[in-house]
Amino acid sequence: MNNNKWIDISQPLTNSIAHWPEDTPFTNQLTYSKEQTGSVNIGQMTTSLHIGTHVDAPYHFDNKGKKIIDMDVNYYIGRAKVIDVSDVDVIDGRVLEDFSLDGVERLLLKTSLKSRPELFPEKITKLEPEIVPILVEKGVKLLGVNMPSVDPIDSKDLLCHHALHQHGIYILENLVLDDVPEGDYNLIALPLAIAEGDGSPVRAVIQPTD
Ligand SMILES: Nc1ccccc1C(=O)C[C@H](N)C(=O)O
Ligand SMILES: [Zn+2]
Ligand SMILES: [Zn+2]
Repeated sequence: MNNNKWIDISQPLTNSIAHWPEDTPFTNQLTYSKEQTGSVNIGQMTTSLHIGTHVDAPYHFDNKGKKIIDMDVNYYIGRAKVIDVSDVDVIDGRVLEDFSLDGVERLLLKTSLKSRPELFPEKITKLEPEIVPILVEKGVKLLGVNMPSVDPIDSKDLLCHHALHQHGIYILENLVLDDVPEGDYNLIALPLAIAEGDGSPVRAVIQPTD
């Protein structure tokens, strides 16, 4: 570790944060005020587990898949590389050729989507499932994106989710990378220990390494 400061790359969970169409919105409110309890304010929240910056458990798209509590926390902590792919609408094997990804364990893709946490995007950059075997070959074990999904918004077959899962690559979505330059970082993006969770919001932070 060095003296570089950690940077928050998470969407703030406000009552106006966007949620997946038809899914449960996020709300946080005070249930009991300090005046009522005589000692403390106590909040409550309701939310989809796929809110803001979050990780997917395989159970999200595979009935037999692991739930959040069974995910290996080591995947969510460690060296990560941010690459800028904001100049393309489709990320295929060709696009990845321009970057040196040897030995990259966690890859964070900075696509052209600007972070607007209160707006659910209509269209996002397409990831081609063909990139998954390339990531596997490089040694990637976590893929992070600054979009709500690693598949097209209207996708039902979720080809990238399934391909990543088949190869044991963990998924991190809705990162805020607008002000993050390409480069090498340490990453911490831990899910809550939600026993039966199919996903979990995370507080994602990175620290430049040099
Ligand atoms: N919450 C949803 C509601 C309806 C349909 C999809 C979703 C998703 O969460 C899919 C997305 N690929 C995700 O993993 O976050
Ligand atoms: Zn999700
Ligand atoms: Zn997902």
